[in-house]
Amino acid sequence: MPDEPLVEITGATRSYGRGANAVTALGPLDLRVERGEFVVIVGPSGSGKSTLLRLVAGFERPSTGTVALDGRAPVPGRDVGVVFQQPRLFPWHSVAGNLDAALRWAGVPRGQRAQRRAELLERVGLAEIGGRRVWEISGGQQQRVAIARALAGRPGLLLLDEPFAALDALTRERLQEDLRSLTDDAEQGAVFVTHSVDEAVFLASRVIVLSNRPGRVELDLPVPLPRSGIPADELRASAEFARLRGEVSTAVRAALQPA
Ligand SMILES: Nc1ncnc2c1ncn2[C@@H]1O[C@H](COP(=O)(O)OP(=O)(O)OP(=O)(O)O)[C@@H](O)[C@H]1O
Repeated sequence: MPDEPLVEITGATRSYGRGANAVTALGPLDLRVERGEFVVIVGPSGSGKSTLLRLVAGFERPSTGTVALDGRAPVPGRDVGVVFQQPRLFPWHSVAGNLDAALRWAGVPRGQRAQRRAELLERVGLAEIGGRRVWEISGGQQQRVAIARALAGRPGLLLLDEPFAALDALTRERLQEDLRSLTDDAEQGAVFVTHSVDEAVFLASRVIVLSNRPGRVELDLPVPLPRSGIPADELRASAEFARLRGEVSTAVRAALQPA
């Protein structure tokens, strides 16, 4: 259905444990993500950000409420591309070998894999190093491979859980810039989790701030910054960027208050 939202979360909660040990990690939460949106989730530690991504990926089911992807329950491992904080690559494969494995898993016919692999390497800026082993490349390059792997099946939705948190500041900014242009696709959506307010404002078309556990929507803020035609440094230094950063920071501080 073309009018169906990409992601539709309705009254969803997620609890863990039983009886006196039960913990409600998330919700109740209502959230829609449309095609072409880049939604960044920010919130205190333990507010359920990773739980939310696991629900959308279909790795877990909500305890109450519903989570739908294109109008139906997500199928784990098939419907979305996922990038974690650690790249989680196959260490015994080359860069290209890791992408081949992903293309195979995505069901791409053997005869098309070499071309698709070359396209993916080009898109993430690794065309020169496809033959290298995973341990021969930097952490930032490994994360680029992880992003290419997530894109292998041409998913309608990318989920990224603090993918740049372990990188140095310069590499992190560079990857943010590349991810921003990589995901400028009107048909694809992305949900990205971070603790960094700057990263959130830079990447997002919309920022969601979650409250302290159990996470609920504290702020839902559109980010109307231009996505092209302005150098990244200028964008980060702009008054509008500072205004948005201030608004998100205020909500994050409010979210730290006990529920
Ligand atoms: N499998 C599980 N079993 C029990 N409790 C869990 C489980 N997964 C998450 N939790 C609890 O749910 C809450 C939310 O966890 P989650 O990892 O989603 O938060 P987060 O916002 O991603 O945290 P952080 O920013 O620290 O990564 C936490 O209190 C956590 O301990």
